[in-house]
Amino acid sequence: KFYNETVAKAFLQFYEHTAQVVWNQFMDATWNYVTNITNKNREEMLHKDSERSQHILFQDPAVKRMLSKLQNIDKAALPQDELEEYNKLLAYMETTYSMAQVCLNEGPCLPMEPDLQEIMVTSRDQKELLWAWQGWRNAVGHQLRITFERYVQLSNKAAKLNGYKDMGALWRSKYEPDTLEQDLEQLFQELQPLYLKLHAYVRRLIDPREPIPAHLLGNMWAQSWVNILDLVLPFPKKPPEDITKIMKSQHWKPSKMFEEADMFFTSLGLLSTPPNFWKKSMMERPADGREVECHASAWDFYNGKDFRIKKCTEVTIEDLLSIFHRMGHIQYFLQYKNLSVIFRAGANPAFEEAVGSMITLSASSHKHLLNRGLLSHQHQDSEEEVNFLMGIALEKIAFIPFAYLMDLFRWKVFDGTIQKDVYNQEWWNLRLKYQGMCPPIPRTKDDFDPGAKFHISASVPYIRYFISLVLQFQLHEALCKALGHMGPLHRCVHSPRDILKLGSSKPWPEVLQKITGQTKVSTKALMTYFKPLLNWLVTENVQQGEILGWPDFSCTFAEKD
Ligand SMILES: O=C(CCC(O)(O)[C@H](Cc1ccccc1)NC(=O)c1ccccc1)N[C@@H](Cc1ccccc1)C(=O)O
Ligand SMILES: [Zn+2]
Repeated sequence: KFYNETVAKAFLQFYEHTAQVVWNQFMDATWNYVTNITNKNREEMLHKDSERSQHILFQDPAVKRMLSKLQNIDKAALPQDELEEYNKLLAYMETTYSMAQVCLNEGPCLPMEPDLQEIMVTSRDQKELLWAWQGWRNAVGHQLRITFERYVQLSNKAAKLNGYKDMGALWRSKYEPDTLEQDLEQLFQELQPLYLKLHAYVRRLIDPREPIPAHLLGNMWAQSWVNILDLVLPFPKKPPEDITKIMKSQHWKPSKMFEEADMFFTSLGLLSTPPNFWKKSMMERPADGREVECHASAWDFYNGKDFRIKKCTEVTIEDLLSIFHRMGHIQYFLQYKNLSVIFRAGANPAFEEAVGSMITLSASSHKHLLNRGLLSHQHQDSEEEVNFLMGIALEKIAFIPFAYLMDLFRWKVFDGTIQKDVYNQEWWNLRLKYQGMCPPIPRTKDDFDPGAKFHISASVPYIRYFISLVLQFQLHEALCKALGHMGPLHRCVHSPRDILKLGSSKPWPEVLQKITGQTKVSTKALMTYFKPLLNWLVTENVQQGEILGWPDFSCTFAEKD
């Protein structure tokens, strides 16, 4: 026993050192690729990935169990030739997404960021919105449908080689308790009434047809409706100040936006970003015409000193707040950088996402924005408060069903409930059932609309954002209480320091209990946060005689030709 213990410890020391080198080289090669998409860089990345996979393979089941934390062992279990095929199709899907553009008849071709996003956010012309919405799905979805089928096969094969029945089961295993699916359904049932009230209210102002056409909500995937706040403001005579306009008038630059976030983190007693971060991050789309992957991400280079963010930043309040989200990932890296490589991850993926989002909740509080000169007038009366909460609700409550259905869809694809000839039909069945959305035009069997969302083309699980949505309010409330904050939650500013130090070295229910005293994720704090708005919504919907939901409605689809 003792001997094994010593050997295991010595082995882990050896592993620790070599892992840092292999992982650092892999991260460098991947960074070089996503910030300069060329064939040479892709080949180099794939080569480093297979080196990393080689390094992870073990025969001894004991060691394998000990190191099962290494989330990327999943695809490494594939035979060499299939691993290479898998990596090639992953790179193809992600590159197709990142390079896709929609071309005007005789004019330029527009990429997603910033151009198509800008149209979805600002245009109020339904024809233009439809052009961008349909063009994007033709440019991405159509190309990925066939590749996605092969991706599902190889993913499931890799999962089975790791002892899971399919890749969905492997993804869910990151959240220890195996009651995850029931727990999530319970959370959704608790949250759905909020969504129905918001949906009924927004529908009346945007398009009174029962399910809402999916291109009218100010976002390419209708996942967040914050950009149509001006169309649905409860008290239009008291519009919130346009912070984007204020930022532009104050000549904010992307680097200042990152400095602003860094200052906020240090003001909460958190760690500041090291020099490498400022030297090596990509904060804007490069002006030298390089092809880059614009979907934002945070990077840990596993050497304790190199941490970066890649983002094609625009000077808007939405991008400023999403920088807080990204810096939350960096903060987690900084706080756990002295842990062993194996434990350099969040307590679970939802904690990783929740940290940045909960700090954003503090940063978007009126109080903070006020003392940063981004707002002018002092107090908020109760009507302005409802307007403010509506803004937050359009981002967070609208997001609930989307964040839930994204992996409901993929779990069913992985477990075979959804077969490949009905991917798109089943996607829209879920979009109707959970979001009350319909496509603005009939879809055909050549379409693959789920592929038009980054996380599906980049094989990034999504349930983490659903759990994070609930978790961020629960943690926010706990930290505000710990600060002795009285009064409404949306006015509180707090710091999550002691969550972060633990990394993934402790089971996440323990981390949750340490902060909140509870061992289960609970929607109570979210309900409390939005209470004033929900009271207003109920009154409003009753007065308008609004019926909630979209009973037995079906979207018009092209007949299955
Ligand atoms: O995708 C993101 C933000 C990007 C990220 O920070 O979650 C990023 C996603 C990503 C990108 C490339 C590879 C893998 C994941 N995650 C990270 O950068 C990350 C996550 C965990 C550890 C280290 C970095 N947000 C989601 C959901 C969301 C979150 C917050 C507000 C609104 C919407 C979305 O936009 O649909
Ligand atoms: Zn994130």
